[in-house]
Amino acid sequence: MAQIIFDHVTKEYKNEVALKDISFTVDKGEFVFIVGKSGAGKSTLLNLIMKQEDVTSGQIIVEGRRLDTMDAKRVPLHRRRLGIMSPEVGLLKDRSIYDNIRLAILATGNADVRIRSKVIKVLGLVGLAGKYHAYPDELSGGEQARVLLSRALAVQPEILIADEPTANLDPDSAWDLMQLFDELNYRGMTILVASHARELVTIMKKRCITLVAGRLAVDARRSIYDQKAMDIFAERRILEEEEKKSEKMLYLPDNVR
Ligand SMILES: Nc1ncnc2c1ncn2[C@@H]1O[C@H](COP(=O)(O)OP(=O)(O)OP(=O)(O)O)[C@@H](O)[C@H]1O
Repeated sequence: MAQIIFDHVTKEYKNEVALKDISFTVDKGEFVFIVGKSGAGKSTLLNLIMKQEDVTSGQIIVEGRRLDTMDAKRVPLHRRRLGIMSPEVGLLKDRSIYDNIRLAILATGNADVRIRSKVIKVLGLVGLAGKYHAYPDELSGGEQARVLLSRALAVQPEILIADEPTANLDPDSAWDLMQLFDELNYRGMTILVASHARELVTIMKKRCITLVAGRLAVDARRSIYDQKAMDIFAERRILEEEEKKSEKMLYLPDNVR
């Protein structure tokens, strides 16, 4: 059974349709890029999975649990099963790296006495075990990104969700991070990454779900960042809209046209 199911999902804000009639499934152990231009709906899609937002219509099921009918009390538990790397949840600057990760583990309700070895272990996964005493500002951008990944991994997630994780990283650090994602995926973790890092997505050759103005334009396996497909889909949509408008005009009385 699919681990994530989107079934005709639409998300509207007041004056904005952020996602329109999106359907796809993700199996356990898949690596999926969500790509698209700025405003295409990538973050909205990830926020819906994290239940930081609710769908307007349609249904999302994560690991067999329907999110629309999920009891509010269960939402924290749902989020704890996800490893989340989001620009909105940065590192605490006045806390050491060790504390940043320890607090993430404690927030899950895990008061294990071996917490120190756990922190060192997850930092080790991203090659930063030696930096646990450092503060965020003492690390490079690439190292900070790896700490964010390590914090996401601290909850031992089934699914890792990363929203633009390579934004603001130099090419080498971005590539290192992608390699870490690939390694985690190789070990069986499901990975969802929203990105407009065109070259990286193309090199990785993973499944790409391409959004254009909130619509699912392409869903292709072993894909490149397909700018051409995006443009074709966008043009087609504009033509469709124009056709619809002119069809409406045909039925309007002359004095209203
Ligand atoms: N809280 C909100 N209230 C109103 N509109 C919103 C909200 N969040 C997103 N939107 C709108 O929904 C659309 C999709 O936004 P979203 O942030 O999902 O795009 P994105 O593809 O992640 O963009 P970016 O790459 O710039 O982060 C945009 O038009 C945006 O303005």
